Amino acid sequence: MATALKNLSEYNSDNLIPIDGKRFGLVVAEWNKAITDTLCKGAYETLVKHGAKPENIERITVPGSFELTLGAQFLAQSSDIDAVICLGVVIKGETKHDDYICHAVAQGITQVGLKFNKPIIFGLVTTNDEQQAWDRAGGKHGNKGVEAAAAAIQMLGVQLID
Ligand SMILES: Nc1c(NC[C@H](O)[C@H](O)[C@H](O)CO)[nH]c(=O)[nH]c1=O
Ligand SMILES: CC(=O)[C@@H](O)COP(=O)(O)O
Repeated sequence: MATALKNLSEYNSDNLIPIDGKRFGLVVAEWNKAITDTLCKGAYETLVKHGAKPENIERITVPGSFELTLGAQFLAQSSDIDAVICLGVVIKGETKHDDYICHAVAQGITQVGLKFNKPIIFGLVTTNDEQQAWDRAGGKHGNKGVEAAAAAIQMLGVQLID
């Protein structure tokens, strides 16, 4: 389903587990900082809304989205972090540079999740222009940071059931 058909901030909170004892890592890219800060605010507020304690949410910043993978690994290797949320915005340029970044991040954070057996959430907004990015960061399509936080909580529930 395309984002246009789904508000990114809408999710079913009925089956989300209590997370008051869980610890979260947020990795936030500084490229397109105004937008990534908005994604981060959405993710942070969603975690707190569902019971995460502010002192249990650790935020680190990395230069660009390409560095999200290593940032995620820094956090994931800490035994007391239960889930990591990666937030970045890659806007298409004139060349294929954006493709290389997006594919590297998708593959990289997948590998980190499998290596540490923890949810590492792909909160990477990949758009053709800046307006599309704002549309997904508190604009007409909601906030992908909210969606990313909800996915992290949901994945912790999946782990518990298993
Ligand atoms: N163009 C974008 C970048 N580029 C920077 C890279 O992510 C990386 O920091 C650099 O290549 C050094 O390794 N990053 C974004 O997050 N968004 C972009 O649109
Ligand atoms: C990912 C980008 O948009 C940027 O870093 C590269 O832009 P360009 O392809 O115009 O060199």
